[in-house]
Amino acid sequence: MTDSRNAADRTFPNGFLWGAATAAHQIEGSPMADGAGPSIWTRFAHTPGMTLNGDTGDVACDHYRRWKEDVKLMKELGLQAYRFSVSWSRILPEGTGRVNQAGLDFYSRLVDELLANGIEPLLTLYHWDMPAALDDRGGWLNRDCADWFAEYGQVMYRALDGRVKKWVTLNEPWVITDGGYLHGALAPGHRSRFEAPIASHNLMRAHGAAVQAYRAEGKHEIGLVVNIEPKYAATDSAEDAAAVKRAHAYMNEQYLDPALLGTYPPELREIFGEAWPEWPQADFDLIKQKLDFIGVNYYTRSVTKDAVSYPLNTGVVRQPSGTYTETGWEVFPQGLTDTLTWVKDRYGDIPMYITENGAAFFDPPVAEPDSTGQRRVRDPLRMDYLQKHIGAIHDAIQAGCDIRGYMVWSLLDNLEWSLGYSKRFGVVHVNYATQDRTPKDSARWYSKVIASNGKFL
Ligand SMILES: OC[C@@H]1[C@@H](O)[C@H](O)[C@@H](O)c2[nH]c(CCc3ccccc3)c[n+]21
Repeated sequence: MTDSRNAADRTFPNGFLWGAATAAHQIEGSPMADGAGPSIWTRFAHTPGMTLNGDTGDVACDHYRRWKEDVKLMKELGLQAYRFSVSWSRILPEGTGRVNQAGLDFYSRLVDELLANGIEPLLTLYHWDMPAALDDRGGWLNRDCADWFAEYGQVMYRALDGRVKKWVTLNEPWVITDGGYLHGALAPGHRSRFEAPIASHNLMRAHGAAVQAYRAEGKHEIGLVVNIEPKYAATDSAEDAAAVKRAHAYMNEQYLDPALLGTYPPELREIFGEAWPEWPQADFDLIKQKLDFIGVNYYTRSVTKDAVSYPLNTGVVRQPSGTYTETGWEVFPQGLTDTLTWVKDRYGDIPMYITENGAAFFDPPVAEPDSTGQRRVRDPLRMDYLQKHIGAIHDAIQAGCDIRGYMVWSLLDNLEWSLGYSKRFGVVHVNYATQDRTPKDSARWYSKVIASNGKFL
């Protein structure tokens, strides 16, 4: 575990924010409690064949009921911050109009408990669980979604701004679009190269509208969270270089360019052809709003080659000497340093948080007691992954990137969307049969990293 570099060099800037991240549908359970309306994930997971083993978010980690115990656990681990998402359909069961006060009260209580325990909340407005009632009206394909989302944001800003000082509009518009509208692996499960660009563009319009609404109400910070996966050419051929440009434009530039530059990369028209609409300048004016930070979710890289594939005509080359996680992602910490310096070089010196980073490795379904009688989960591969990636962030800071914090994905083992409960990303183990929580070795190690502001690395 020791790193070749001097441990003293690994101290992070004063005030660096160490935390953990989750998302509503993945941990809360009780999706319809206290007047909540169904979301597209309630609907999708209950559609036969859509998730592994038919797993749903009906119980998940039962966080909706165990939230106080979970905040106590965060405190014991020494977390300074906690990134979570709000389930839109708890707040507005029909998506717009009537507010469900009981839903708002749940998040208000959670925020107060976090603050009482010295933990800063980072609130994500949208982490994939659109109210089903809005999907029935076209969802992200309906241009009215910008107004719907701004209305929801305004309800939350008025209720929580001041107690919540770091807001996120969307979590990963790329995944929402690629998974939900192009390949269909995620809710709402559409498969259309014509719908994907429309959903993607409307998501960014909604982001812009929600930021505009925040500027009218809010007094603190708001940003956008994107997943960035750096692309490396498999060979030095011109074909692979072109494939890298397509893949990079599609996954990485497609969201930060409109948000920060007010334009789309030209490769998107090449990729989507007739399916790529012409957008009015007014849309770009709405999308491009001043942001206080960018959240970067980083997990892996992809070594990319020219190939026949839909719609990118690219392929990913597995690395024979690589280490891979349970989700088939190569462990490549250098890719995080490269990602952070790329953001700085392309978009300027915008503050960044690593809003997600972590790995699924096999953990047993039950945490067994060790010789001391305490339940224990040994997860050396996850510890190694985290240590190397936190080190990679330090390298980016040394290279001049303004990185403000790190949220490990995830606090708890949880519902990995279509993969159900088969992948465990938590630094805290969840026994789904008993709902017992057991900090894994990685959590104990992370606590020391936080207490030493990185020096323990
Ligand atoms: O897959 C682990 C986590 C999810 O549990 C989070 O909800 C989501 O924000 C998130 N994003 C990514 C990286 C982007 C990605 C997601 C799904 C599939 C492939 C890539 C990994 N994760």
